[in-house]
Amino acid sequence: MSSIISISGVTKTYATGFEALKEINLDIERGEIFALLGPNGAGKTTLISIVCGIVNRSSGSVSVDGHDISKDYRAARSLIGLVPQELTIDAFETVWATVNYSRGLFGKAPNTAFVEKVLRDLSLWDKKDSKAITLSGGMKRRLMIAKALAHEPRVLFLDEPTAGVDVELRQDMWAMVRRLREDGVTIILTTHYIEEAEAMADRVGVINKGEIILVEDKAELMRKLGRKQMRLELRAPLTAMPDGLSRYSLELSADGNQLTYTYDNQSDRPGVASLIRDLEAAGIQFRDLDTKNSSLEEIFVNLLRQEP
Ligand SMILES: Nc1ncnc2c1ncn2[C@@H]1O[C@H](COP(=O)(O)OP(=O)(O)OP(=O)(O)O)[C@@H](O)[C@H]1O
Repeated sequence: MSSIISISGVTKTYATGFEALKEINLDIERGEIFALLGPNGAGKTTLISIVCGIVNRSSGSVSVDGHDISKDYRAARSLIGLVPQELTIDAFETVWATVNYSRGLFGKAPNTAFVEKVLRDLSLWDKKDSKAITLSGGMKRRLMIAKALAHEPRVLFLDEPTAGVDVELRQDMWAMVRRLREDGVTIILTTHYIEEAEAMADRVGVINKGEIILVEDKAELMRKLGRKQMRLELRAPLTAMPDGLSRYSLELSADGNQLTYTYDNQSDRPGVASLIRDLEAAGIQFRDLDTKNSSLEEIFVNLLRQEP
C-alpha cells in the first residue's frame, strides 16, 4: 500500500513556549483506518490540525497525496474532510443547505445526487429540510460528518467522533466509518475509547507527550504485546500460595477462591500444562477454568506506564 499522508519531522511549539509535538514522522496508508490514541493533551488535535492546515507547524513537512500542505495548500486541503471535536454548524441553517454550502466552499460544482447519497448514508435524508437546531445530538454529529464529506474528500479526519455518544449510535458510527473505507476513503480517527480503536482500526498509533511512541498493525500489536490470562475457580479456598507454585506469575483473589495465571501470548511454552500438573501435585483442585486475551486497553495502559 502506498501512503496518502506523509508527515516528516513535524514539530510544534505554541506561542506560550509549550512544545506540543516533537519530531513527528508518520505515514498514513491509502485506504486504511488509522486510530491515533493518546492521553489528554498528548498532541492528537494539534497534529490533525497541522495536517488540515488549521495550525501552523514550527518545522517539518506534510504532504497529502503528494501535495505539500504549504506550497500546494488548496489541492491538499480539498482532499481532506475534517470532523472536529466541537460542533461547527449553523444552528438556523437546514441540513440540506449546510452540506451544499460546504461543498461550494471547496469550489465543487453542485451535485444534488451526491449530497443526497451522503445524507441517505448517514440516515439524515428525512431531515434534509430541518434546521440544525432541531436535531438531536447524534444527528448533529452525523451532520458534521455529512458536511465534512460534502466535497468528496479522499481522507477523513474524525477527532473524537463518538465522545458523549450513546452505545447504539456509536455502533452506527462505526458501521458508517467502515462503509466509507469500503468506498476507498482513508480514515484517521482520534479516540479516548480504546474499544473504538480495537473495533475499527487497521493500524494504531500511540502518541504521548508530543511523541509517537508506537505505530503498529492492530492485530500484530495485540498478538505481540497481548497477554493471556487463565482463571481457575478453586474447589476449596486457599489461604496462601503453596511454595511449589512460586515460579509462576499467579495471583490469588482476596477470598482465596480464584487463581489467575498471566502468561505470554506468543510463548511456545506458556507453562499452562506444567502449572496444572503442579497444582495437582500440591493437591489443589479446581471446578472451572477460563482464559482471556488482554484488550487493547490493557496494552495501551502498559505502554504508557513504561514511558518515562
Ligand atoms: N493554542 C495553544 N496554545 C498553547 N498550548 C496549546 C494550544 N493548543 C493546545 N495546547 C497544548 O498542547 C498540548 C496538546 O494539545 P492537544 O489538544 O493537541 O492534545 P490532545 O491529545 O488532542 O488532547 P485531548 O485528548 O484532551 O483532546 C496540550 O498540553 C495543550 O494544552
